[in-house]
Amino acid sequence: MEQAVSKHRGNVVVVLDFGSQYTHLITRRVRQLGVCSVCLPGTVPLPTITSYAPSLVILSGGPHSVHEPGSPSLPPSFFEYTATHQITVLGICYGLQLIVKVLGGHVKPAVSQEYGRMDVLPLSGSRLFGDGPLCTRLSVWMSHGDEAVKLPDGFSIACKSLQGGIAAIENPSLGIYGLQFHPEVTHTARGTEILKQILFNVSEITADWKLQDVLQEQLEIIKSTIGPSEHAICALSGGVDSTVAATMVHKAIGDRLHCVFVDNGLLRFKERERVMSTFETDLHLPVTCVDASEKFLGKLKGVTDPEEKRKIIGREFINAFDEFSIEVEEKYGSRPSFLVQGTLYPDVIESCPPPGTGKGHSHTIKSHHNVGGLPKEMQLKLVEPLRWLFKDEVRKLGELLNVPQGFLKRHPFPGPGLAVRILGDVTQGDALETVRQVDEIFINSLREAGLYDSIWQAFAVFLPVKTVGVQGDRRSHSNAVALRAITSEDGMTADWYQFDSKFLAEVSAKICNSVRSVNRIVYDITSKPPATVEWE
Ligand SMILES: Nc1ncnc2c1ncn2[C@@H]1O[C@H](COP(=O)(O)OP(=O)(O)OP(=O)(O)O)[C@@H](O)[C@H]1O
Repeated sequence: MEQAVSKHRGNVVVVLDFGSQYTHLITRRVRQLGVCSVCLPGTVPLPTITSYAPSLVILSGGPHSVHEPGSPSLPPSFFEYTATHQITVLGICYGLQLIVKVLGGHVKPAVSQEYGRMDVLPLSGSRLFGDGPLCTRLSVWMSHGDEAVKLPDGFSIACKSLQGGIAAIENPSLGIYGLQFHPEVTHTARGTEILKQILFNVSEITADWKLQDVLQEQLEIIKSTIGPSEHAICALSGGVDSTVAATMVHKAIGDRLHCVFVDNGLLRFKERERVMSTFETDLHLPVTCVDASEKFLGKLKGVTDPEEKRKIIGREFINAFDEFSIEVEEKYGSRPSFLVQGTLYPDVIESCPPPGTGKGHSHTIKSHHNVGGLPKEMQLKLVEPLRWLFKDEVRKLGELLNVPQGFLKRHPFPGPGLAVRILGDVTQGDALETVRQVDEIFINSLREAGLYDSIWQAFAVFLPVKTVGVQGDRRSHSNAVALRAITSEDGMTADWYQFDSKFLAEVSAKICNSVRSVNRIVYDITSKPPATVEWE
């Protein structure tokens, strides 16, 4: 899939990741401004960078100090390459400090660490900020412990903090720039304008990254990868990613794509009927529904450990996919050789940790993505047409493919399903039925209140605790359930949603009045981090 980007004939911005928690945001922001951008671990060799023929290389921030022994640096001859090919370089925080150190300036630990919102003043006449609207006092987000104290030859200060520290540097004749703050985070008031200035004025890049072109490129790649006669299978979850991936592959190879939807007994209220009808009626996708609920629930009986639950579910999914693949072989006389997956860019980034994190570059997708790892003995080659895209881009691609809006806006739902929303044994009492009913009431209430689309994900969690209450004038000893609703830009971080209390009171009353097994509702007010989105 690397072809997808190297095939992009327009401008490419390479972001070298030195471990900042904001690196993926830089890539997203650049794409939102209509320019193709890829994120690579900061220590990749020079040929990897040059293979993308970038117009601009951004060096991200990071938790290290350039003085630390072994701190990540740039590949040899990096600046010779950028100078020869007239490629602009922008360093952000650690990136700025690397530029200064590598080119012979001096960086030292700051007297006082600058962290949080700060005001900075661009100097007039700089190439970075121009003399227009950005040449004014700016409120920016800083987070650094080191500072540049002596600039390399040929560099000048483009912006100062109010305390007099260096906030931006530049060497326009070499095309090298540095910001000591983060333009990619929303806390930097005019961050997008600063990025626009760097892309379109300083680097003179044109905005030529259009999802319509990405779609065409991907369709060609899928066709040539799968070839004229091979078959592919795709496991559909009813979620946005696998659906958009399957729709694309179906467009490319038609009915040589065979999709399977597994009812694992852990689906939401009427999920199977709803999802199957959308696949068939709206998307015209060839999907086989496999009912494996008894197998899944049988294996999960009595299991309380979350990891163990996930492993069992992963194994059962693989068995189901395996059986499906054999069925396809029997029917079409040829074993499918490709597996279509809805892997997204954040999954790819997360599985290639930046240097210095102590984790190796695994280059494998986090195991949750394919619900428990790939069935090795199936020896399927992967087709991942969304591997370069963020969720918002996948939704837009879905629109181009006429996937119904209602489907594209569905909240994400975890592969292990309700198993991670029932704490402890999934088969305990009427836990599954309870959580289904509560979830349905909660989600319908969100839709009625017009809140569904402003929330990233909302759901109910079954808590294995009985609490004392009064229902229908009688003392009750029933279950507590938790409700969770979060907002997020891309699922990597999240905030809990602040409902007004009237809404919460009404939902709570509706649930306790109609679900007999529940007499207490609690609302989860934790963000991610420290919590995760799901409870298990
Ligand atoms: N019930 C299911 N039947 C068949 N395949 C499934 C099912 N649930 C999950 N999968 C497969 O496992 C993958 C990972 O599931 P998960 O829900 O964690 O992924 P996701 O990244 O949210 O993707 P999606 O938006 O497609 O659900 C899915 O993309 C799909 O291929």
